[in-house]
Amino acid sequence: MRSPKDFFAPLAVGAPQPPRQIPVRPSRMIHFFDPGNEKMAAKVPDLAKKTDVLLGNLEDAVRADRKEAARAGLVSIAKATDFGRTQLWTRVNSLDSPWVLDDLITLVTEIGDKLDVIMVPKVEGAQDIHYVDRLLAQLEARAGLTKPLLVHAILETASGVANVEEIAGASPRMQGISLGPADLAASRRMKTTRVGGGHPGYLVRTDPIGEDLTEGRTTYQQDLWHYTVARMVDACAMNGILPYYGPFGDIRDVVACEDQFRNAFLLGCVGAWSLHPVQIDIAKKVFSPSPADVAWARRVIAEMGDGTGAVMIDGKMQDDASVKQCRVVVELADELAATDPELAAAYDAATKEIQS
Ligand SMILES: CC(C)(COP(=O)(O)OP(=O)(O)OC[C@H]1O[C@@H](n2cnc3c(N)ncnc32)[C@H](O)[C@@H]1OP(=O)(O)O)[C@@H](O)C(=O)NCCC(=O)NCCSC(=O)C[C@](C)(O)C(=O)O
Ligand SMILES: [Mg+2]
Repeated sequence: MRSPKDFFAPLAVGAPQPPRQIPVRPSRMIHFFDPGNEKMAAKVPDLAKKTDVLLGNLEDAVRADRKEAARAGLVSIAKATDFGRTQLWTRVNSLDSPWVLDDLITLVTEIGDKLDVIMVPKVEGAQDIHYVDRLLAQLEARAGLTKPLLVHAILETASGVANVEEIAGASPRMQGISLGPADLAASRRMKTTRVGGGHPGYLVRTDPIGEDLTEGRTTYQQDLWHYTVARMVDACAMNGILPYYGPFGDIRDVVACEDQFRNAFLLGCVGAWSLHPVQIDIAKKVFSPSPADVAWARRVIAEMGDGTGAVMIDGKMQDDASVKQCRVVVELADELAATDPELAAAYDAATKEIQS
């Protein structure tokens, strides 16, 4: 581990100063596209107008014989596109693959000034982040970059979950962590065959009513990802970085996708991945606090004055801790409203209504 005094020092001569704070920018959906797929690439300029983050994916879901095409595609898309306020991220190939070194060298030197975040898959421990950290510093220096690239880890190995706290704090570049449920399930030898979401077999059942063990016993499906998401959220929060739910593979099931995203939102995640255009609006809706919640939170903050003591509002006790929760909701709402006039208007209308 680096000495605390050296933690924020650049890891290569000429590399930019690593960040002390992760910039707060909307990232409700990280929209994946394959930059080597012409149809998807053609949609990027339009998608840039409606997504918080666009991610050019080079890893899984890109065929082995299309890796170079995806990398080259991302370079030309990044150079040709005006992304406006939308962030451009990439997911490079895994550190044990034959492609990752060229991914990093090419992307940082060619389009390092356009990229915000590099997502690193299958991170096992802090050592993987340290490797990428030093390499990025060397490449940033070579490219003459003035803004440091940030790093995002995917939590998709049993070892990664066991080491999630040290991964989250491994470098000042760490921007966030996403759940990778498919690889994680395989790594853990779980017996599921899905990409995220629930499973009808993972359930609890009410007690039997009499001798009959089959009649009248309701079952409740449980969330396979609760433990991992909660642990990831804590690891991120304690290190000042951002947690994300990952992919929901059943594109057709927009209802369960919304549920899974909302569970993650309520537990503390700031966004999720969208794999198909249909999932963009789901993430936007779920990861923006509802106008009613924002109005309520603003009211609690106003009535709590200096934020100490206890008051009763509509039969509910509010105190120092509940006002802190309300501030979390209002801060997020204000950040999102600053770039989304429609959302700002909805929040103000709900606030006026609750006041009248
Ligand atoms: C699911 C697929 C195959 C369905 O693709 P499709 O073409 O069959 O779907 P469609 O409904 O027919 O598509 C309609 C139109 O939308 C386009 N389109 C479709 N998707 C996109 C997109 N994402 N971005 C931009 N455009 C898109 C598509 O090209 C088509 O264009 P057209 O109208 O001109 O013909 C396709 O959506 C896709 O490939 N999505 C991305 C998949 C991906 O990135 N997977 C990797 C992330 S998940 C993962 O890695 C796991 C993890 C974390 O590692 C771990 O848990 O371990
Ligand atoms: Mg994966």
